[in-house]
Amino acid sequence: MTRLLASVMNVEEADCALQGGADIIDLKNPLAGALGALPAPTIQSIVKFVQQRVPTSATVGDLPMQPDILYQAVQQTMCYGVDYVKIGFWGKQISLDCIEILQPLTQQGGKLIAVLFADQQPDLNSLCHFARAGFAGVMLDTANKQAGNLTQHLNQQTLKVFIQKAQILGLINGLAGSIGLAQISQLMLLSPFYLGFRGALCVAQQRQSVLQIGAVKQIREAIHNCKKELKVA
Ligand SMILES: O=C[C@H](O)COP(=O)(O)O
Repeated sequence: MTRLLASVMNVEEADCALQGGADIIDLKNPLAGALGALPAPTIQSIVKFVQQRVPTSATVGDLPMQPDILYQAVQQTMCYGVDYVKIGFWGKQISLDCIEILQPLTQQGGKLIAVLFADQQPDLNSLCHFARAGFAGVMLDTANKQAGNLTQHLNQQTLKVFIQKAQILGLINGLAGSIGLAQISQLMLLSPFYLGFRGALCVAQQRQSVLQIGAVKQIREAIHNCKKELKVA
């Protein structure tokens, strides 16, 4: 069952996302980059508003691949009460030091999601390292939001390998990166755990503008229709 993850930047947008039928509320500041972090009080107020009706996740920001900086940011974000913390692993070669330093946090119960970037051709052999360090999941997104969507950077076969590897390793898996209605049927064939959206849910499809209930409903309906079709087939 593929879920709809909606990235929101405040309580009003979280309300719209829930009304529109989002399954996961992702807390992110699109004005501050691909994985821009929201201020602590905003995260806390959204978590309080959602009241565990659906799972929440939050991004730690577009941080450099420096183990100590990542550790601090993840530890801090875990304290805000979100269910999952999303961390960007930038570049083609994934830093083992950055994965390993986070292992104590997964052992303390932190549910971490590693975000790899499709437009940076990440090494998919790294997935086993995330699993070994106790990460809860992995997802693909795009770093440069001006340079095309997920499917323009990685072909269907590569996306399939990503999802299958994650599933074999027992990792939650997600696909995102400027995707919208046009990509849903193709991506649903891969049965990801979730599809993630921001731009497609906003006014004029601009991820830095305001999220709209109608757009969330449309995306949700498209995912549900695909589920039905796949069942029939
Ligand atoms: O986690 C999902 C992202 O927020 C997707 O953002 P986007 O659809 O604007 O690329």
